[in-house]
Amino acid sequence: MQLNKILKNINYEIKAGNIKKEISEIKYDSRAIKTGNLFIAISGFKIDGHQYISQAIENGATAIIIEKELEVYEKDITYLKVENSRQVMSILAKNFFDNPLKEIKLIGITGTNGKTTTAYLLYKILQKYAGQAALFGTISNIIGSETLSSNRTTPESLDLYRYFAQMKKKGIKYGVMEVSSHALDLYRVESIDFEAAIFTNLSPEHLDYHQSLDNYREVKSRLFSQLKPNKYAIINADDPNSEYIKKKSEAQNLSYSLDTKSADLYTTEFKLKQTGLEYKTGGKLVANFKLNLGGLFNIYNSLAVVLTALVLGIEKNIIKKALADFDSVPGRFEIIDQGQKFQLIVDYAHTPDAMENILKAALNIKKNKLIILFGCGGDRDRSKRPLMAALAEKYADSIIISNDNPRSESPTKIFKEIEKGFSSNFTNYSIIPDRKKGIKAAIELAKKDDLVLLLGRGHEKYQVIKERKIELDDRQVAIQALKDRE
Ligand SMILES: CC(=O)N[C@H]1[C@@H](OP(=O)(O)OP(=O)(O)OC[C@H]2O[C@@H](n3ccc(=O)[nH]c3=O)[C@H](O)[C@@H]2O)O[C@H](CO)[C@@H](O)[C@@H]1O[C@H](C)C(=O)N[C@@H](C)C(=O)N[C@H](CCC(=O)O)C(=O)O
Ligand SMILES: Nc1ncnc2c1ncn2[C@@H]1O[C@H](COP(=O)(O)OP(=O)(O)OP(=O)(O)O)[C@@H](O)[C@H]1O
Ligand SMILES: N[C@H](CCC[C@H](N)C(=O)O)C(=O)O
Ligand SMILES: [Mg+2]
Repeated sequence: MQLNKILKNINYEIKAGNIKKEISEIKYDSRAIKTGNLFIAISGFKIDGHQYISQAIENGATAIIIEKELEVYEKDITYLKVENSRQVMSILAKNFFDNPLKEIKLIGITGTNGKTTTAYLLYKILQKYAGQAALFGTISNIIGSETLSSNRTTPESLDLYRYFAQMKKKGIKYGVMEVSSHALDLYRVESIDFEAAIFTNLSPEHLDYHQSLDNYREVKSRLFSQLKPNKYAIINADDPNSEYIKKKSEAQNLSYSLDTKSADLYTTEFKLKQTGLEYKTGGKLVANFKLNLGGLFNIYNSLAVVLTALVLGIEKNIIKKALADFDSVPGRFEIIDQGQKFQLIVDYAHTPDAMENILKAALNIKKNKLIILFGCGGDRDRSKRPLMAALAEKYADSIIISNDNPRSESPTKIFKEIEKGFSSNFTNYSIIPDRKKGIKAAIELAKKDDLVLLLGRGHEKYQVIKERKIELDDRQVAIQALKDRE
């Protein structure tokens, strides 16, 4: 595509060269550049992409987007200076791929907890309704019959538009996407026209990055302030931040609730069962729903999804059937049943709020003692650590603390910060750093009718310790430990 066309709606200053040239592709990593590409130099947190401009040119880049002045501008290369490279990347991508979203309805989901679960539930309905759909999120990126692995919750804008172009090519009309706070702050979804946006909930998380809860909330609300007036905001009315989110949105605001009759969709009754849940709704839709998922929080996730499906014009029976047929989300309340005499659940709770929710759900289904294993990720919000310990002390009968993903931090230091959350005289816990050994110990502790909860890593297949990435899947380790115990 001609560079001048790719630059539509962008403010830039031509530092050198001309904009009448053909661009074969756009890249933000110099290592991936090929002949005729446009390279976007980003001043990152760790690395300054501007340092790699000469490498990009060597690899064939003919045009460069910069957000800083350079000392030398090479001959025959076009240099365009912009205010913010990441922000511009989102518009460049939209232009380059001829905005595939013109023909696609995309639903964005944000909130501290429940994004992945809600996305999977909605994906299932969309798939049933439209035959094929797409999903972008923490566990994987799915485009119709193709499943790609995912490294982050929300990909970079350029990668997103590449996926949207694939959707268009395959004739996929509906997609659902988790939108993380990092993505909103780093302009990954900046130019996207969402058909609807869902707000699940908000509690302290990623404060290492956002510095304060107010900043975090403001960033989350951007998904709603960017909605066009004829689009939909689907908001959890029971979250204390719902009014704030509503005020930021000029779209059609709709709410769901477990107890407010003034919400657009609410439950009139619900039952939490051993292996699932049932509820009746009032408001926009009067109907009964059954799900195989456990936990009160999953009523919230599914209410959000039902309300979204309704505004998309999907019939009640399709919604009900899709939810009833839904098995589970990998690593979320995932029941491991090898015929053992106790219950075993793997869950991704890695925030205090998620942990409290899963522990309450556990109390509801446990028949005897509750054994939990958890840890806290390194290079992530440290304020979560003592809070998670306090919750463990409050709800569990036995506690094992073990490594999550220590990343660059010292595991011992992480454990010390976790321990600070226990009462001063509390000693009823053990620290087993090696996660495999920890899981084995938790399973060996379990007696008939106990409930073992392995928390924090859910679907994760690798553990990150310093620079090393080690294969480790809680579910596989648990299954092996159950076999060894026999
Ligand atoms: C804080 C954050 O989000 N950082 C992201 C950011 O990193 P950065 O700004 O540090 O990038 P950098 O590594 O300094 O590189 C700067 C630029 O130089 C380029 N470069 C680099 C080397 C080279 O040889 N040539 C070159 O051109 C890079 O491609 C990049 O464009 O941009 C990078 C490129 O896109 C991302 O990989 C990186 O995600 C890191 C790995 C990360 O851990 N992100 C997490 C915190 C994250 O995004 N999490 C959220 C939320 C999770 C949730 O709660 O669900 C998520 O959406 O996953
Ligand atoms: N609506 C909810 N409210 C509170 N906690 C929830 C909710 N839904 C799920 N959880 C808990 O949070 C954990 C993470 O859920 P999920 O993966 O769906 O959230 P997420 O927002 O995608 O998380 P992440 O940002 O880490 O990707 C679950 O394993 C469960 O313990
Ligand atoms: N999306 C979250 C996942 C955390 C999962 C937990 N296992 C950890 O490593 O802290 C993050 O990157 O903060
Ligand atoms: Mg997620």
